[in-house]
Amino acid sequence: MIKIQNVSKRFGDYEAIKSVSLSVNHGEIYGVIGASGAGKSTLLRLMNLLESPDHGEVIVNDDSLTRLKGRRIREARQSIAMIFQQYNLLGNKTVYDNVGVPLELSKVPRQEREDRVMESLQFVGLDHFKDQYPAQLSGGQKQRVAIARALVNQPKVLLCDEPTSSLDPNTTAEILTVLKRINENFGVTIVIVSHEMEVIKSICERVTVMANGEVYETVEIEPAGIQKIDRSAQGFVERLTHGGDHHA
Ligand SMILES: Nc1ncnc2c1ncn2[C@@H]1O[C@H](COP(=O)(O)OP(=O)(O)OP(=O)(O)O)[C@@H](O)[C@H]1O
Repeated sequence: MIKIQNVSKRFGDYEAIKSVSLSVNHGEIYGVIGASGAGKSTLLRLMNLLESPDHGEVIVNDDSLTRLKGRRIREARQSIAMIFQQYNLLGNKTVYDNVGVPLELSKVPRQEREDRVMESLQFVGLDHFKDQYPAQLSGGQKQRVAIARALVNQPKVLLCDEPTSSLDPNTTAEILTVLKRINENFGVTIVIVSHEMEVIKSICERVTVMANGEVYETVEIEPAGIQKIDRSAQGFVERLTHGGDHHA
């Protein structure tokens, strides 16, 4: 469960997030969509305090991240994993070592580390690539390694920042299938930021449309609800995406 309550964030004079409130249910796959500069990534980064808010409260899994301090905040943040558009793998480490990084940081003993890394790699179907380096992999494979790394600490929440935006449609579908399996098999709550309505529609239960640092609307995506999105939100999103309604 994630609760964002009246959260604001400024970068200098620019107000990137303007008193935003939203709530993601436990076990939900939730989308955030909007044009470039709408504040989607900033909102996502506020959910694990990669950005700290100027005002408001961020609650994840019943912990108020904005109130916790020291060790307690580090523990709370360990249950929140993140993946990125550009994968953020370490080029000088093998696939195996990349996936093991979070376990090394949290000082998990070697044998347990080995088991968990291999389990994670098997889950994304890349155990036989364990000795390769990121440069030897395709974009989809790199994202699957990043997903294995995100899973290795058994997170409750997975934040995805444009996870398929550098991938072709087939690879996009593969990655979305992996995310769906993570949600179904482990009950992980997933938040996906994307500018692609097709991605959001294919996997999310609800979507928040952001515009100019604010929530424009939040709608449900169910078989019967897709029409509602088509009428109310998608036109708006397309206008934003193609109309350059950006603050700059
Ligand atoms: N660290 C930062 N310093 C200064 N300005 C920032 C910083 N991070 C984001 N911004 C600005 O805040 C606004 C929102 O950025 P954000 O990345 O959240 O938007 P977005 O909707 O994710 O867009 P995109 O899809 O282009 O990434 C943008 O105008 C951006 O330039």
